[in-house]
Amino acid sequence: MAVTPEEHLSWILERVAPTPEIECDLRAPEALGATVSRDVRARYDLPLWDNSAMDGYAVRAADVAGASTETPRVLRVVGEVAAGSAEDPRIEPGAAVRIMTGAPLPGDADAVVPVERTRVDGARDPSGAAAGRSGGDPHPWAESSVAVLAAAPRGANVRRRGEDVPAGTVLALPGQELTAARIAALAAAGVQRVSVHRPPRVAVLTTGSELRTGDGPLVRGQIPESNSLLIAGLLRESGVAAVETVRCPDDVAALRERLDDLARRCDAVVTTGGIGPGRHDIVRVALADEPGVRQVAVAVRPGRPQGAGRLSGGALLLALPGNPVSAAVGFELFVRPAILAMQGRERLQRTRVRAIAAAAWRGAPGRLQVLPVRVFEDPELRCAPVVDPRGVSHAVGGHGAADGYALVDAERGDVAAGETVTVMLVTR
Ligand SMILES: Nc1nc2c(c(=O)[nH]1)N[C@H]1C(S)=C(S)[C@@H](COP(=O)(O)OP(=O)(O)OC[C@H]3O[C@@H](n4cnc5c(N)ncnc54)[C@H](O)[C@@H]3O)O[C@H]1N2
Ligand code: MOO
Repeated sequence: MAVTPEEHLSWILERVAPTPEIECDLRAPEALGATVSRDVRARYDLPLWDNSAMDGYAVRAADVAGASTETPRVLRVVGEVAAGSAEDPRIEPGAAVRIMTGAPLPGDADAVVPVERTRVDGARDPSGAAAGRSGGDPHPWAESSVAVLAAAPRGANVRRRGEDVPAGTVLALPGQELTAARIAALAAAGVQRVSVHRPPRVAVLTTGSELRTGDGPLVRGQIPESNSLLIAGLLRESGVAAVETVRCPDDVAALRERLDDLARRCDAVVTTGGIGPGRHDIVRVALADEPGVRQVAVAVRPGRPQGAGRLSGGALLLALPGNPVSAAVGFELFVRPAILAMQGRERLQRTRVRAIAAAAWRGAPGRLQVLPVRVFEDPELRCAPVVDPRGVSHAVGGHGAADGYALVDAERGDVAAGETVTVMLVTR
């Protein structure tokens, strides 16, 4: 009797132990993709102080009330603050200070007039700058006096201290991924280091005497090894670098030795191949001696034979079929969620969208069909198989173009062109 994919995943997740917490510097390369293990709060108000949203003049709003092109208000320019400046120049009534985007707003100012709303007042400006837009510079800056051509109410073009995020706000919660945006938010708020789950140490073990990795000529029966690249790459896309990739010929004793060694040193071992009923399917044979591991048929197509559990050496084992697309599907349904759960990740599932089937295909009655598709907009979201739906598991070439997998429930049957299906996206 086959188990459902949901049941198999739950069985695996019950056996997952989260990795310990470690401190991680936000600027270290391993921060990206790590999973936060404790609340992280903003140390600073964001913005840190009131500052200018525009290049222009910091003014007292009352001084420029009613200003217009016809009735400009002329102000004395008494200084300048650039981004990074610690200056807080006094601004008496009738005065203004040149200010650049991001620079702290002087304490006496309550508004900023953008430079485009000003004119250099040539008659009063001893710097000699001509009035108006001159000299090829569309927005000349006044040295000593500026004519303001528009009113700026209190707060105009001012970014208030703490208006984005006040200090103390929780910016990251346990289980959340350190994405580029989240890392930037934390760094901006003064955070240097965060607690994350240590990335699991995961080994990839491929089996098969037919597999070759060099670029030498292949004799009949040999094929290039590709599953280790697939699995290690998918792991990397899940935030984990495979610590080791091991190849094993179809020899049970050799496999047991490698499994025992990896089980002691790793948090998880992912194998591909050798799990079918064939005479040389050594993973099936070796795992039969492991009491914590179960081998089941899962009601999914492709990816039916699966093994999972805890090896006596300690590591979590996830045994995938050798057919490359079956291995990829098994990774998505079982390995990726397990690896994310080991990191304490709150969200284990890929993003799912609804898309219109651009072609008809035969379903897989009684099994969840997981069909590699490309996804495109025309103008709505559509999906089309990238492999022949009648023979998916070995179709490693076509699979390379997949953006995701159409998920067709066991009860649904065939899919007609124009029907809507659920697609699990695998591209970021
Ligand atoms: N009599 C039966 N035969 C098969 C059954 C079955 O129920 N009864 N199930 C089929 C299904 S479904 C699958 S899936 C496969 C499971 O096969 P294995 O896990 O034992 O995989 P292998 O036999 O080792 O390899 C299958 C296929 O994939 C190629 N392969 C394997 N590893 C790699 C690799 N690292 N890189 C590239 N290609 C790889 C291998 O050469 C084979 O072509 O069993 C069916 N048979
Ligand atoms: O279930 Mo196998 O994985 O169909 O090819």
